[in-house]
Amino acid sequence: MTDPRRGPGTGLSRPTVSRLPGYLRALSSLAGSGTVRVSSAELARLTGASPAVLRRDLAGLGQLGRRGVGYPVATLQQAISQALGLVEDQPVVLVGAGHLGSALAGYAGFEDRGLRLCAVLDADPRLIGQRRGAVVVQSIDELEDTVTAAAARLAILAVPTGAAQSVAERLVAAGIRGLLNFAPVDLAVPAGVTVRAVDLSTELQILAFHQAELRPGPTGAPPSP
Ligand SMILES: NC(=O)c1ccc[n+]([C@@H]2O[C@H](COP(=O)([O-])OP(=O)(O)OC[C@H]3O[C@@H](n4cnc5c(N)ncnc54)[C@H](O)[C@@H]3O)[C@@H](O)[C@H]2O)c1
Repeated sequence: MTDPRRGPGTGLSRPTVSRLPGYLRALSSLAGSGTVRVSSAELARLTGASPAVLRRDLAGLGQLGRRGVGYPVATLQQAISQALGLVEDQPVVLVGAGHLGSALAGYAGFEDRGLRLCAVLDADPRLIGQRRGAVVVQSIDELEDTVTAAAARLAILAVPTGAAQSVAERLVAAGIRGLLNFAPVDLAVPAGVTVRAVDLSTELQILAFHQAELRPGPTGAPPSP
């Protein structure tokens, strides 16, 4: 039976995969400042990971570091990018050129991370032809042709709740295998398609919970569990 904690097509666990982008971000910054080697302790400090977890994560990528010498920054960047499938820029299709979609399309940081926004699609004819970031908004009618032409596997959904499921189904039928969903709705997708949901309200509610946990009770004592 397959282990559900394992990422698709890799021997890496999902928790490891979720930490790799953080390591890659820190390594890019180190490379940018001319650092050639980094110790596991330093990389752990930069990313907030525990050194033991970091060493275990990186051991899954092969024999990259040497005790007392550390990791070669460029080699480690390459190995992590390869594990994440980012060696060549991954085309990403964005659907929804409203407030959120426009802000995302204007974000310049995708390209540093092995991702390339290749198309923005919307159903509003007034938006078609307008520029969003480096691309021009296309009609949602062009969804299938655009996904096929770009050989895109990743898409971002920034459409209203009511449209999200049907747009997701069209994206999946066209070949999308990973969806980053901003609409506050649980998407039903077939096996083999991964959905990551981003919900700022949920994140804030979790923060509020932790704040409440830390707040003293009426007697000055911490609230009982
Ligand atoms: N996850 C978060 O933290 C977060 C934060 C803000 C907004 N949102 C969600 O993101 C989504 C977009 O929010 P927004 O503020 O940008 O809304 P918006 O109304 O400004 O933009 C939505 C865009 O989607 C387009 N659209 C509607 N139906 C479509 C369809 N079938 N195909 C293609 N395009 C379609 C509209 O024309 C519009 O341009 C909403 O679902 C909202 O709830 C999530």
